[in-house]
Amino acid sequence: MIKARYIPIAAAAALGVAALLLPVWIGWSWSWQRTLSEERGELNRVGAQVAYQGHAILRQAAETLRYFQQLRLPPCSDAHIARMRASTIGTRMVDEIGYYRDGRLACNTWGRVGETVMLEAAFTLVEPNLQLRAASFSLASPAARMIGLYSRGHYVYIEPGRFVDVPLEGDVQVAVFSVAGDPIVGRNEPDWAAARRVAGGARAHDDQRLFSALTDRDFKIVVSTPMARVQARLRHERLALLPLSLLAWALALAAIATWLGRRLSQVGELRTALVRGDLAVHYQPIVELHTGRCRGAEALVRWRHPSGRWIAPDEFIPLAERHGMAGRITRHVLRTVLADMGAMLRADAQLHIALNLSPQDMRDGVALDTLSATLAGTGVACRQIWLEATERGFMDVDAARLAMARARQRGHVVAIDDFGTGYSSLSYLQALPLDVLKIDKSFVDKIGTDSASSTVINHIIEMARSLRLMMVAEGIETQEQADWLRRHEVVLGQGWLFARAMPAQDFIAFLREREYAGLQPEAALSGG
Ligand SMILES: Nc1nc2c(ncn2[C@@H]2O[C@@H]3COP(=O)(O)O[C@H]4[C@@H](O)[C@H](n5cnc6c(=O)[nH]c(N)nc65)O[C@@H]4COP(=O)(O)O[C@H]3[C@H]2O)c(=O)[nH]1
Repeated sequence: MIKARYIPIAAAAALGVAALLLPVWIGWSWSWQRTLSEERGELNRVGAQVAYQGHAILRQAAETLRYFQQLRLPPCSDAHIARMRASTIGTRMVDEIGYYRDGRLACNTWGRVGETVMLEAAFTLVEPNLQLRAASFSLASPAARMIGLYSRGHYVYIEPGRFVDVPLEGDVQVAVFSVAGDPIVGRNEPDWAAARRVAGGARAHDDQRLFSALTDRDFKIVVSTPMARVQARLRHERLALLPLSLLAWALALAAIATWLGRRLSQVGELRTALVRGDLAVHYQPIVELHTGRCRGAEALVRWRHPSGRWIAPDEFIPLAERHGMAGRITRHVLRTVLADMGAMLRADAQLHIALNLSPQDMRDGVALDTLSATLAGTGVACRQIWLEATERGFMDVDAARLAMARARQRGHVVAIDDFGTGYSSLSYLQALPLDVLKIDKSFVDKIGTDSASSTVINHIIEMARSLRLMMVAEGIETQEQADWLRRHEVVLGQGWLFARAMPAQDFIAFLREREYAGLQPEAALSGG
């Protein structure tokens, strides 16, 4: 088993590794996402340029076709052919115009023809007020393949390359489809099958290429770049990130070192405090709720830190438990209580002091032996020393039962503290040799409120009564709470309504002052 003192070191080592790896991991995935999004941004820009170009072509083609529809000239007359030629020369994106009759090209920009032209595929492009049918044509030679846009007898031909005539990096590929998915034109020999998959919504990158797809009214445009280019950019990005990562590492390491240093020094300081006796014990009066008389006190340890600050037990007891010092603290408190209160306890046999036992005390039973040895011959009766164990102390039920049984045999009063905040149940309580049940402050706080948990205290009181346990209510702050508890036959109580925890001398003065008068609830005294 790992020794408790090594736990913070192991935790810090694990944290250190995590702190070193975390910035690397964050930087790694952040740079990858950033590179991807930047590359995609560039591909999107290319796609948008191609779309813009395509729409400009469609617009010019549509205007040309509309012009020839309105022209009332005999088809393939000299005047008609002359207009076709003039239009071709005067329209930047139209490369040729033709007139079709009975499925044959009758004439075009260059004169009368009368030949059959191969139609590769036809698809419809949408242009308001004009239905455009586009088709690929093979003219005399395959090299002269054109995109033709048709409307009522006339075709305008466009060089396919015009659709993708945008500035491009050498290895960027473009594939243009109609919205129906027919390929129109590509640049840099795109992988049509992959581009079609991406245009249909498939994943936007594979091992080979990163894709970006754009769909608008007339086109689906897929642009891609090789993954090798993305990787090269990523390497550059990560190199630029290196100083930042190193800085993050350095900061993380410094934070861990500071934390560890503080942690280890706090453990060391606590050890020294135990040796030097810098742990003080304060006493919080426990009063009889019916009479207001003080019947005893709970001993609460405090640490006077070298900085002058008082440290509350909630802060250092868990640390002491983790580092195996809880038993030493209990022994220190025991000795201090006997030194502080021995005379008072001998003088008043009804007076008691309640001590807190740690889970470690419950397990090893050393505290009990020390207590017996310390009490021997002092004249203080065992029943004047109450022992409080929290629910955490009952984790090992058998050890706890044994420790409590031994304590009761010797005459001590045994109490369960913070009852109801953990996992205790009636059956659990039945199994333990107990005398007193301390009702936790969290339940006392609910008295007089409408909250759903305000009734829990009734069940706790019922449970304690059925087990014949004496009850002590903790954390009483208002008169209303004290009255309610009294009406419900809770015998003893402690809380700021009566007094805060205070140094031994103050508690002795407090006891003397109220010995005969009975304690009246009043505002807090000093300490805490
Ligand atoms: N807000 C409010 N608080 C009130 C009121 N009345 C009492 N308290 C506080 O409630 C705590 C009661 O002690 P606990 O439940 O045994 O809870 C104790 C106990 O579990 C532990 N502890 C204290 N001394 C020792 C010790 O010597 N050994 C061990 N193992 N644990 C100790 O530390 C816990 C906290 O102790 P403290 O800080 O002294 O806090 C004390 C006390 O000052 C009130 O009316 N209002």
